[in-house]
Amino acid sequence: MRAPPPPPPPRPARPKRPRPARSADDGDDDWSPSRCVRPAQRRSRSTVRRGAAKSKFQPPVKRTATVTSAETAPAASSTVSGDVQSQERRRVTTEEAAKEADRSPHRSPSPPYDFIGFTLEDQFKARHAVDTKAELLWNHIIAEFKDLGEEPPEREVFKRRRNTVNYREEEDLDDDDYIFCDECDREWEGDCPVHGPLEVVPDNKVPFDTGDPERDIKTRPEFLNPGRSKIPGANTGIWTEKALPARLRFGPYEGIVTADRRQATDSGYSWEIKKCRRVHHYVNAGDSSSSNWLRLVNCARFEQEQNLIAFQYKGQMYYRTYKPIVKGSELLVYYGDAYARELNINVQTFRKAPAAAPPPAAFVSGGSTVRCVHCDYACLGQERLDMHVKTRHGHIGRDGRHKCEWCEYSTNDVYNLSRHRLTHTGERPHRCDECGRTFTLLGNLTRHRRIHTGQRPYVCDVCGKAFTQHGVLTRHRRMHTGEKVRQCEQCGAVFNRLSHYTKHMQSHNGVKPHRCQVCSARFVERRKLTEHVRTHTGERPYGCSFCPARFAAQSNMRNHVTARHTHDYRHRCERCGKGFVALGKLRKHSERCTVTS
Ligand SMILES: C[S@@+](CC[C@H](N)C(=O)[O-])C[C@H]1O[C@@H](n2cnc3c(N)ncnc32)[C@H](O)[C@@H]1O
Repeated sequence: MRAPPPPPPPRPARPKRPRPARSADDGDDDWSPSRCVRPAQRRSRSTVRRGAAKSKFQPPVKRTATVTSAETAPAASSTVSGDVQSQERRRVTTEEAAKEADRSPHRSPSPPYDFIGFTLEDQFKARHAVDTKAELLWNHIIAEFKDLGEEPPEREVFKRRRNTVNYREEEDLDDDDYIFCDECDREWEGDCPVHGPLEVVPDNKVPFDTGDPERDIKTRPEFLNPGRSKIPGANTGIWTEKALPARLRFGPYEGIVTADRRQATDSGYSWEIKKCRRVHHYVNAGDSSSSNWLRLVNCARFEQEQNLIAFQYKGQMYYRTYKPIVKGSELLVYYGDAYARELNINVQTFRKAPAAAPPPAAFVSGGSTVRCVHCDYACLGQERLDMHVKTRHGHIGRDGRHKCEWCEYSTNDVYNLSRHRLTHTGERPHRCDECGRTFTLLGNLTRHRRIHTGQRPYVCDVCGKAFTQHGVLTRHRRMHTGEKVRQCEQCGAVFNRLSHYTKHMQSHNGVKPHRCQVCSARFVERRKLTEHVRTHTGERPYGCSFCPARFAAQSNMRNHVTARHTHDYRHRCERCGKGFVALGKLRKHSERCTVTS
């Protein structure tokens, strides 16, 4: 039995980076690029979510304890005077340090100044941190040379600007001044000096503040597409249509910056941004018009599934590929344990083989409600579910001649493949000229057009009533035959449509699987959610064919047409003949109607 959906999840907690206690030899007390590294065990929690990949390359670790901070240098110097061996050792280490310092300007600056999202203040601080460390090193070198009674080398070898302003030095560097290098298996201050910076994949540029609800999707790089997530119930996800290498950087994650925890938590689309290990603010991507595509990346359910790592750098969240990703994969990141739990992900077994983690092929929920594991479809009865799986997911495991490049779909019919591709691209090429509504399939548009043209090709042979769709006629006929598809055991209500019965049962069970991403309101039916979302977007796709009125819901448009124009009421009072569009209204009227026939 499936538990009811969890309450709106809180923000994806930023994966925690466990910081070991400072040990004697891991301080920031000396500097060269190779020294800005943190030991491998400081790998962030988020990176752990991809397993214990061993580093292929161990970058230079601390070479010597003789290049020290300003505080420790004099002490070191005083203890070695008169000792030739120590002096020799010091000379070597000092030379090494000088070489190291000399080399350092040629390495990637730390952090790189062209890093997207850098503020001028960030750049300023970063330069000063670098300069301070060079200054400390230089002072120490001079002390070492003086100690040996020799002339120190020209300061020019450092080729660095002198530090001219008073500023807070390396203590200023926050946790998010570091970037984890998956190759080195350790963090570096800024870019990895060995493997270089991550390759920045810029978003497609889309202006802010235009209120475009599709802004998020439009910002995606061209090789990424939205599509139904492979994770049941996760709705939209992001898929790559080409193979991606490791070390790509996406982002930053865009959204509304807020310090309001509740607001951030409610949306379910917020990352915490930390400063000094405390939550400083949130980036809330709940509103698609002020966010980018990163908001659509879902949470991996188990380690093998994860292919992106989220990381904070300079106050912004980014996603990076940490391993090659095959084309046709869904991009999946790990949101952090807290959020994962909310999504019913077993954080203990996260690292186990995928077979252990995903749910069974279909499982029974709420008594006789069964759910499809491939999508968020739910219905009553296994028979109906089997039909759904056959029609919607029948391709799974099939070895058709024409294969989808983005998922496991295959078919022998090339037309089916082109139809299927639309589910990845989100393309809806067929547009209604009347109301602008778009459709993936021409057949759906043809059916839809009948709303505007009034064409009703399916006629009931008993009462002559005509319908736009064959399925609707079939259901209508049940009124004449008295056939009831289902009866609710709890309240006795009868239904001539199985889907109505399913929804009715869901309302008894309190199951509201469809949640509004903007305001978190929940709905039993997806259709109701779609209509509700239009209250946010202002969209009114249904136009009356008699007057200029437009509606967010098709049922409202139909009711309007009946009540204002055709007076072709479905329900009429048997006593006074008054017509009603809703049965409930007729019932209420009947209680009061005093007309005697
Ligand atoms: C940041 S959004 C991701 C985009 C979302 N799928 C959409 O269609 O807008 C987070 C939401 O996606 C869904 N989601 C993401 N990962 C999931 C998972 N592993 N299992 C179930 N739902 C998931 C949950 O509804 C979650 O609240």
